[in-house]
Amino acid sequence: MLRARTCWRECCCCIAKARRPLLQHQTRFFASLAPETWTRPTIFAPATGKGKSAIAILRISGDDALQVWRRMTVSPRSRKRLKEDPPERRAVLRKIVHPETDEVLDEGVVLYFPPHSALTAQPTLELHLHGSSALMQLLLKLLPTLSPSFRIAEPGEFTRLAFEAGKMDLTEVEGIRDLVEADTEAQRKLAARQANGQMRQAYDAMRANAIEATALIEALIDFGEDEGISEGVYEQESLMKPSAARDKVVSLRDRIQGYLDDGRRGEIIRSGIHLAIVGPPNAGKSSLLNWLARREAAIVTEIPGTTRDVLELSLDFHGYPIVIADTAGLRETKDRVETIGIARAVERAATADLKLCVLSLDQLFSGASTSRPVVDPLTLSLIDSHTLILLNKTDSVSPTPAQLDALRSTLRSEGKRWYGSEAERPFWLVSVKKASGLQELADGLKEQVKESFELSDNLDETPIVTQERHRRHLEDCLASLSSFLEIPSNDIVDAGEELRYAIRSLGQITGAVDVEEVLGEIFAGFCIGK
Ligand SMILES: Nc1nc2c(ncn2[C@@H]2O[C@H](COP(=O)(O)OP(=O)(O)OP(=O)(O)O)[C@@H](O)[C@H]2O)c(=O)[nH]1
Ligand SMILES: [K+]
Ligand SMILES: [Mg+2]
Repeated sequence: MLRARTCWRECCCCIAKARRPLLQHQTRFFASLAPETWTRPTIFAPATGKGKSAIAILRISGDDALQVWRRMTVSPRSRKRLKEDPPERRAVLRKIVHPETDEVLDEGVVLYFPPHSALTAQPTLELHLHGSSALMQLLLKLLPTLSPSFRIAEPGEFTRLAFEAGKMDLTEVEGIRDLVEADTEAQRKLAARQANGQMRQAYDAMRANAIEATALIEALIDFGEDEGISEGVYEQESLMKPSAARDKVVSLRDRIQGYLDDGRRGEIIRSGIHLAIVGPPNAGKSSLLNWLARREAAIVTEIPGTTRDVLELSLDFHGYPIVIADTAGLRETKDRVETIGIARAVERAATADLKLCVLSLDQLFSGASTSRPVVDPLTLSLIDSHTLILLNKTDSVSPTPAQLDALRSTLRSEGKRWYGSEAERPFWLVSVKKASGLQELADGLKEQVKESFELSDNLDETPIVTQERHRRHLEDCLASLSSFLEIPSNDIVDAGEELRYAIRSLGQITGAVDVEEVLGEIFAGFCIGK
């Protein structure tokens, strides 16, 4: 019971009180090793895109940043170089000059951020110039002539400095990267919420809960170590504390379980909603893809088995990122190439978030008895509650209500449920060729997408798991919390150990504890200058 305790207290409790003291401590430690020989680089990079533009911004951050101000800028009227530092966080108009020849290169706005207000926590200068690529190239060549400490920034290095200075946590860093990458409104909304710290707050709160539970257990270990305490008091304490800790852990476990059971909404919006068009050959799948894409993206012919490979394209569908895949028609075949295509179609359907199953009316009701529709078993096997069923070619066959009822009962007798199967109109009747019924289909699809992926304005309901990385750490945390709950309440040391793992997993999401191995991966996703 009274096993020696490792010194984890400094780690988790301190971090709960102040953000990132460990990292700051490490930074101070390394800085103290050899301050006179250890010079930090002054990094620079264009903060705006390549090519011609109205304005281009060059960002410089590091201890030598002010050299640029002193040696490459002059007052627009007097043409004098100034000895004193630029005003803090105020735009000043300056002429930008060549450091050796004094040639005027441009006129622009200079902004200076001292370390305490710079995101990088280092002196930072921004030059807002005319957007000429020749000018930018020249400046990128001139800066390293000012001092050997100057070097071009690596991708994401400015943001990495902000993270290391404790001005952002990892979820915010990832949010900013996703915001830059966002193509649609849903992606923008999700990324913005992450970038502005909403997820950090949620994870910090969870971590604080776990730390509170640990403190209750921890107090008990301290209590046990204190030899002056009488038996009776200890018994009483040991009964109360573990149950309070248990309650906290149970509620935290349920909360995390709730986040994990979100249908992967956050991750799907981030990577795109995958929609697969499936069905038998010649049903009109490729024709439908072309209609959705508003261009002739796929080959359409009257030959069954035209599409072989999976053909994929991305669309902004009412603000949602959708990746549509047209697939090979499903049927029994001896053709080797087609067989591979069909296997790919089935595979794609299995991983799709939504499916559009296209059936052709002339194939469905072509049998001798028109009341018994024929759906091939492979197509049937792919129909599930995330599938919209389209009956195509209403221009050549118009089904009777009895035929539609027969189709519905055939599918139901196979135990099938599909999107809208309980509704009054379980099928979308369309003619892709004549573009009829397609608007209704698009509305139905929009409804289904909204139902599954809409981001609520209620912050509590917003998906919090936006990345596989977060999911992994949450699952680890959940496993530790569950182990904690299985440990008998008198085994306080082991119980404390499990909570320590849980705290660590949560800390890895925000970067409060060692994350060196994921940093490279995260920052490599940035562009240079960010
Ligand atoms: N009458 C009629 N013909 C259509 C309609 N939609 C598609 N077709 C025709 O049906 C044939 C097959 O269309 P595709 O789009 O190639 O069908 P698919 O499902 O992609 O076929 P595979 O790639 O072979 O699996 C073509 O001749 C189309 O012009 C429709 O609404 N009405
Ligand atoms: K075809
Ligand atoms: Mg096709």
